[in-house]
Amino acid sequence: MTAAKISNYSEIGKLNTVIIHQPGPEMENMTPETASEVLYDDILTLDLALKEHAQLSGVLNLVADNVLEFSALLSDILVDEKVKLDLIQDVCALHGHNELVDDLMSFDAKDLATQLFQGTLLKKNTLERYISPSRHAIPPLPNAFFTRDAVMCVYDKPIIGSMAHRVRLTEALLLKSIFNNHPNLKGQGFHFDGTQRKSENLTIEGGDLLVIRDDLLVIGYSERTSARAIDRMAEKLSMGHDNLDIVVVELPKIRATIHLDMIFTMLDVDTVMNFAPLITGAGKCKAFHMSCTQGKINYINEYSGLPKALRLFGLELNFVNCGGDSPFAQEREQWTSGANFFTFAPGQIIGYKHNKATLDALDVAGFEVIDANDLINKKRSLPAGKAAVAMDGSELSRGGGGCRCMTMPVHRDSVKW
Ligand SMILES: NC(=O)NCCC[C@H](N)C(=O)O
Repeated sequence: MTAAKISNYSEIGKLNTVIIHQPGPEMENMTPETASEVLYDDILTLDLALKEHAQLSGVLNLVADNVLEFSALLSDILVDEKVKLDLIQDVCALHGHNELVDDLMSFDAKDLATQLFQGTLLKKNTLERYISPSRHAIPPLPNAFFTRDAVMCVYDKPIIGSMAHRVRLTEALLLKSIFNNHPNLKGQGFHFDGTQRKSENLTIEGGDLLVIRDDLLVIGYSERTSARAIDRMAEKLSMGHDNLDIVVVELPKIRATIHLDMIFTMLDVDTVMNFAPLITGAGKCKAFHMSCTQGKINYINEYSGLPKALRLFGLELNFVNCGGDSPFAQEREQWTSGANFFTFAPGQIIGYKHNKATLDALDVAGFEVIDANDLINKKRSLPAGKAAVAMDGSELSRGGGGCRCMTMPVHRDSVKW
């Protein structure tokens, strides 16, 4: 572990520490009818998803020192009886099932971690429970492999997510306890703890928050992240800073664009991936610039789009188009998480192989496209320059996200701009 446990000042600095989660039985704990309740568009096959996810962890293990697994972090902290009791009480209270505290306390740390991911069935021992349509008292967490969303490491501290949908609230509680108690992560405090929110109108998820530089954030105002939450972040994150600029992108509140990182990710100091219709095209999303100082918003200006707003801060960007130049391919590949790249060093990225037109566009932009398996099997090595690692992900993407969504960077090197 490096000295500061949490240090994340960009989207692109060389990755040192990252949190991921290998999906478990929770991924199949749904029927076609209940899939939408847990924010899935369809049911997925765990075996296929696991093979794909192994490529993500294989590549990350080659490029980062510490690839931390969410469930392992959880079982580490659950060894402490007080931490275990507090967390079980919080989870049971959240779901209104305090009667399960003793049952859950009887699990050992590792089994309890598994249980918390896969959900706890409702005991059908009263008429009310017997006739209840729910199968679970504590719902499963099929979205937990999208580790990006329920915690955000911003600069030197995490923000604990204030999740827009009830089915993701448990993830935030688990991650809060990890960041409070795990020896490799604890001690730097929180900017904000979304599990303590006072209003349901204050929601923020990590897919909407991009840390561009130490003085600049880009945040999606979306189905998942509210204007009130962005105001709160402006106050909290600018405390102790003479200048923090926040550019807000107003996203359409539709399934294809739940988070900003589904249409915009940063690939290098001067290059971004984007879904052109909403970022550079005629129907581009409106952007707002919030200038902040020491916990106060100085002023807010409106811009016709994100590129124009970012130019204010000296960012003259090259825009690589998700789906290339064809509007048809752009729409298809954005839906299958084609814009959602994870950058593990400046100009070195990982994304899904099935988005062929996007990979072609990256090739044209100077990225060497490398198959994840070739890298893992040592048939190829990473070039020193720009590289796009392509992994299988057609099953994972049906869960609604891509490589940025599946990674929570905790520590990166600083960037030479
Ligand atoms: N950052 C992201 O875009 N994460 C993907 C989340 C997908 C998940 N099924 C959800 O709807 O929350």
